[in-house]
Amino acid sequence: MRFPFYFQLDKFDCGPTCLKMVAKYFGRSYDLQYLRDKCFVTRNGVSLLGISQAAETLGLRSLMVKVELEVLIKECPLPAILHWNQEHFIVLYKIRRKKSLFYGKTSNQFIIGDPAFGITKIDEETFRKCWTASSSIPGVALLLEPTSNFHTNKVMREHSPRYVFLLSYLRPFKRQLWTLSFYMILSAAIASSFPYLTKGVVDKGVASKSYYFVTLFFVSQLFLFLGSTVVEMLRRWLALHINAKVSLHIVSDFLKKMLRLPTVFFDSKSIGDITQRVNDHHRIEGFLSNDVVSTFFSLAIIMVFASMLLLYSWIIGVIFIGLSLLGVFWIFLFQRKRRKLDYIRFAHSKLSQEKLFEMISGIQEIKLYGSETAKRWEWEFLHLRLYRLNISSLKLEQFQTTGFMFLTHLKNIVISFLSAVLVIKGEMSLGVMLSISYIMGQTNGPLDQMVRFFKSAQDASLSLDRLLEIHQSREEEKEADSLSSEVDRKCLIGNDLILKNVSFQYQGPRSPFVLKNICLNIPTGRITAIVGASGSGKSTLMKLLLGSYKPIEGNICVGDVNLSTCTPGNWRRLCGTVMQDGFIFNDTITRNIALDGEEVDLARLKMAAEISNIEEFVSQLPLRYHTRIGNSGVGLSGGQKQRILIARSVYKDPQYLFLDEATSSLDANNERLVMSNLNSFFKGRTVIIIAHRLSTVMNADQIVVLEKGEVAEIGTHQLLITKRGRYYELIRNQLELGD
Ligand SMILES: Nc1ncnc2c1ncn2[C@@H]1O[C@H](COP(=O)(O)OP(=O)(O)OP(=O)(O)O)[C@@H](O)[C@H]1O
Repeated sequence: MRFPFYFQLDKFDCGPTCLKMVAKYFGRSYDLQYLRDKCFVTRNGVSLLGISQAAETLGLRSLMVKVELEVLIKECPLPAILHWNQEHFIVLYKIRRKKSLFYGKTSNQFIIGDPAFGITKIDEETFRKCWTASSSIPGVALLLEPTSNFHTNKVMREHSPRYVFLLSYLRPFKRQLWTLSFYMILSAAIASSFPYLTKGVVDKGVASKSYYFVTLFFVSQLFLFLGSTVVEMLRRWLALHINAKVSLHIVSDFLKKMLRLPTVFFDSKSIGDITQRVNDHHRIEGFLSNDVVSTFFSLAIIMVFASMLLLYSWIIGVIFIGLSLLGVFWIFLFQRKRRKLDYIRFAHSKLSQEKLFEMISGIQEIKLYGSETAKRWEWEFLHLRLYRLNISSLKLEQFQTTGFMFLTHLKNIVISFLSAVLVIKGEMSLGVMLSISYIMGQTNGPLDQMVRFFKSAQDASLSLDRLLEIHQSREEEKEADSLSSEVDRKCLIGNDLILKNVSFQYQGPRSPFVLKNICLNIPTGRITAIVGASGSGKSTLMKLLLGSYKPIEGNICVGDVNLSTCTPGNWRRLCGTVMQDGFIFNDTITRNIALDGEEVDLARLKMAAEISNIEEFVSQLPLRYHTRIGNSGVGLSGGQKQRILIARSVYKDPQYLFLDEATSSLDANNERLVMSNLNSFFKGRTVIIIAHRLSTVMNADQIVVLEKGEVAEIGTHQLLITKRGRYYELIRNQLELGD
């Protein structure tokens, strides 16, 4: 029996991919993105509970059990999803009893579908090791059985086949493709005339010793050759042009799409997952440059030559077709194994890239804690595995190629021998024999091209799946209704921000609520400070207000307009932000402040620099505002970085200003100065400040105290101090009020 199998597209995709396999096993195909949404995949992966809930929505009865291996073997229905190596999920399809040939002993063999490796058979000992941490501890399994709803539920269709997606990119090149097809037919016609000419030279020219014929044949061959060279050159040039354009369109569409995806999408992806998608383009480019059109051309040439061989001698034709098909079959015989190895290799190179990235960005900590050797070993260990995988891949490739070459040579030898025999028997002319050997010489290239094409198509298929996933993800902007930006702007300016029973959780229905039932009025043109202990949900609240996440329950409104009905881009255009993890780009100071990409407004830049008090340190830099900062530029202190971020938000001249610990790294003098400048800038704007320092929040018009995701207190500094509640507790040390 064949067990359905799918590779996981990303590091955290094993759960939904297992569910996809089980659903397919029971006869239904589901789109992976749909299952991902149902399972609530996050950056920490997915829980068995999440998979169980998703399975129930598909109409599968699910039962989570913790059982010993013996119970699993005897009593549990299969397939089941198992928790594997304490960090992964796999599908257990079947358990077979196997008798050992030598000792007559019986043992169990487990057939599993591991979304990171493929369908594998493993022995009991390995199974036990991976499933249960030790023999005394039971393993965790999710048992799944279809209910009557499973077959009647509306199926979320799998997305359109990946190659349809590529074809959509070829559509704009219709005219060029027709020209290309014309060149192809012309090339094929010229190519097929050469064997006839060869036959003619020998049978008509040489046999009748006619100089006239021989010259005529050779002159026409020369002209045909020139013609075919020109056509071939044009064909290749056109194909190159189409390929380059298509690759460019795919890459630019990918980046365009990725920048439009909501923050939640990136929450469930690691850096490696994203960079892998960029690498995927190289594979698709490879596939395209292996030239889809050339492959059709090769196929056409092979078919024309095969028909000619059949016409010359049916037996030679049959041998040619038979051995060529055998060669292609030989290549296909190893494709599954090749695909598996390739997938694992690709996943490992992603891991090694991730590790390297981590090592470079964490170099300071590595040095400070002396973990250079440990970190190097981790990376070397990964590389060693990658090296082994590369060797296995190369071995397989060699085996594949050698077998194919053997069959090609065998075909040439057998056909040459047969045609020689037919000539001796007088059943074939010498001209036909030479014509056949010309054909044999000409078909090797196209056959090789086709094989290369199949291989790169296989490499590209998984990459295309991953790319399709991005292309089919819901965009942030499209989620909103079609309010025009002008209407948006009018409605959003000069109104209070109102939170009505807002609740939020990051990781699906069973995860803890980070914000609970928040009811809050943030008055327009006033300063609202949010304080609370670390982890109380302040930054989360800010991200919700900025539209990076949507509330799970309740609404956030600007006046009468529900924020979820506005285009997020339009809303954010009105907001200036300084986030805790604000990013400094590898660019000049000016370009780091004026991020909008438009011409720099010098008056606004000057104002922003004055308010954020960066003038002094910028004046000491060699190129002043044109000095490059960021990773490859001049290093900045934490305080300087924060001031650049403040300047960025001021330069934007926003209606709403969100500051999350914006001055936490500044020294007391600088903070006082910047806050006093900002206080004048705040006039007429709605400001939301998150801060731990009393000096930053005490002048706010209202202070909101968050505790464990709930609003504990609201009021002014004076009011809350006299109340001696949570706020007082929070800032007691800073006030030095004692008890
Ligand atoms: N992307 C995320 N995915 C899952 N959980 C998250 C995520 N971001 C934050 N959390 C969790 O949400 C809770 C609130 O975090 P948040 O950053 O809002 O707190 P905070 O009050 O701003 O803390 P701090 O003062 O330390 O910045 C924390 O328990 C945190 O672990």
